Amino acid sequence: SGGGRGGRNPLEMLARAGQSFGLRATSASRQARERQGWGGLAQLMPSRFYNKVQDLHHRAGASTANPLLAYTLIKRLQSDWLNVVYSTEASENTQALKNGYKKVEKDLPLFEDLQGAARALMRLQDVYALNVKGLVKGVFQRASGTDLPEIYSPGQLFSLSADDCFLVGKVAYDMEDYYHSIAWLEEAVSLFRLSYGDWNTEDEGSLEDALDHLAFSYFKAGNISYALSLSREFLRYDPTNRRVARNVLKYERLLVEHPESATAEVGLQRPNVTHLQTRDLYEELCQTLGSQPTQYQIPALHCSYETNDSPYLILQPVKRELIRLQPFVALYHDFVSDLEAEKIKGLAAPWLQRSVVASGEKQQKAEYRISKSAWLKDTVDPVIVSLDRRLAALTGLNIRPPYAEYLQVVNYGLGGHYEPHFDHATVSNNALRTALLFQLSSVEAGGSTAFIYANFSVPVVKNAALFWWNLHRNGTGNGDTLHAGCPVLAGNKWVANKWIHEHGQEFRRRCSPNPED
Ligand SMILES: O=C(O)CCC(=O)C(=O)O
Ligand SMILES: [Fe+2]
Repeated sequence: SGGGRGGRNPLEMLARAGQSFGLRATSASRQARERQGWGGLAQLMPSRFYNKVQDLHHRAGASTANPLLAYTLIKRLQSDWLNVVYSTEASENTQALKNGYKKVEKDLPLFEDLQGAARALMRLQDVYALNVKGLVKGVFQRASGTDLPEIYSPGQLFSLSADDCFLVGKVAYDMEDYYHSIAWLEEAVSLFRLSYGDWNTEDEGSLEDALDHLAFSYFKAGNISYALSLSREFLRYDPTNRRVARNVLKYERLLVEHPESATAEVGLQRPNVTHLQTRDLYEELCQTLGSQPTQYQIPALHCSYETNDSPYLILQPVKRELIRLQPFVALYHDFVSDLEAEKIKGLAAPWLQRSVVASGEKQQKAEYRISKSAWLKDTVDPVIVSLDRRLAALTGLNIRPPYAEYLQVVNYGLGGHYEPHFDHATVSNNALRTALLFQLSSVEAGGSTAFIYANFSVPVVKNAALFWWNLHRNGTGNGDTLHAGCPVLAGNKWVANKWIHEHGQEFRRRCSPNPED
């Protein structure tokens, strides 16, 4: 990427700080000075000196008209600063900072985590059709063309910095995903332009870096005239960059050779994820509830108290809301208590690992399932035993191992999701007949469970258990059960899966030769 980051050198910063001191310390120039990177130096210098300088600059009416102030300003810039910056105290301070950092470094997120977080933002942008311009300002508004209301309104607006946007764009750029890199680098460039000359110690990128990446993204997307004007802008800031100068010549030549490309409309497409043929349907169901028939339309869809003729449930029947008949999907409200939910999350937390998916014989991480999960045996705590007992009573099924899986606790964080899939395909020789999804938390936005072909989604209802049959009564998979966990837009989603196998239920659930049953 382009070089020429301004102002990494503390002396350069001093020079700039001196220029901006000007002749009078008005409050506007004070603000400008505060953004000039004094903060970055604060950690390197004794706080006494820092406070002294800060105080001088903040003093109302401080003016170089006063010869004493003028003298000390010049002395400060020529001598004091050099002594401070090159003092043993400054190097001891940076050493202490570095040592402290080294101590916690192993517990800090990896670059892979940061990339994942950037991808999560892009996923939310896509699945919830969010407008990047708004998102950067902290507003979750829909991209134009949809008349859907704001999907999430945070209590407090939080906006992203130029460098925050740059990094998201850079992650997309490195994946050769110019659709996303353009959207995010556009924001980075606009914000860097606004603050040009102010340098933040913590920033990774600069206006030049953002222009460089954005120009190349536009070139790759076929918009050569825009790539050219961005590259020219780059050269205004960094005229000696030969690579970008060569690019300018190349773009100019291309425009002469293919003048039609200057005005060509560039229709940038979202990168196509081939394994997701149902993408549009899936995203629509994440944004809305889909086609939810009411009980008035289908009287069989009603709420009831269920005991399943089990003595165990007579005194405390389960509250069932029938959601669909084909495929059969029911929501059992208050199936777990708050206390049980907290207990289960607490038991699983130390064991959480990045979730995997079946890939042939192996299990591996996949971008289409982003969550952490842990398996809990019923021996770890009586809470699991009592949950199993209630489940067995309700379903009448044999849920002892090996006839059912252990409880799988799943935690979805930032942008966590599980794209459309079948559960029954995951264990080939011992199909998973039913799926039960216990909802151990609520979420602030997003995170619904969407049934793609059946065209509806169920929002997260805390403490409820979502139930469906994955298999027909004849033992074959029910293709209508294609389902997904939508990305969590705000909050932290906890669920627990219980999959009950086909084998072991022979005398408990009748089979049927009818492939429709
Ligand atoms: O989290 C969800 O809503 C769905 C989870 C799921 O389908 C699974 O874990 O297999
Ligand atoms: Fe699933």
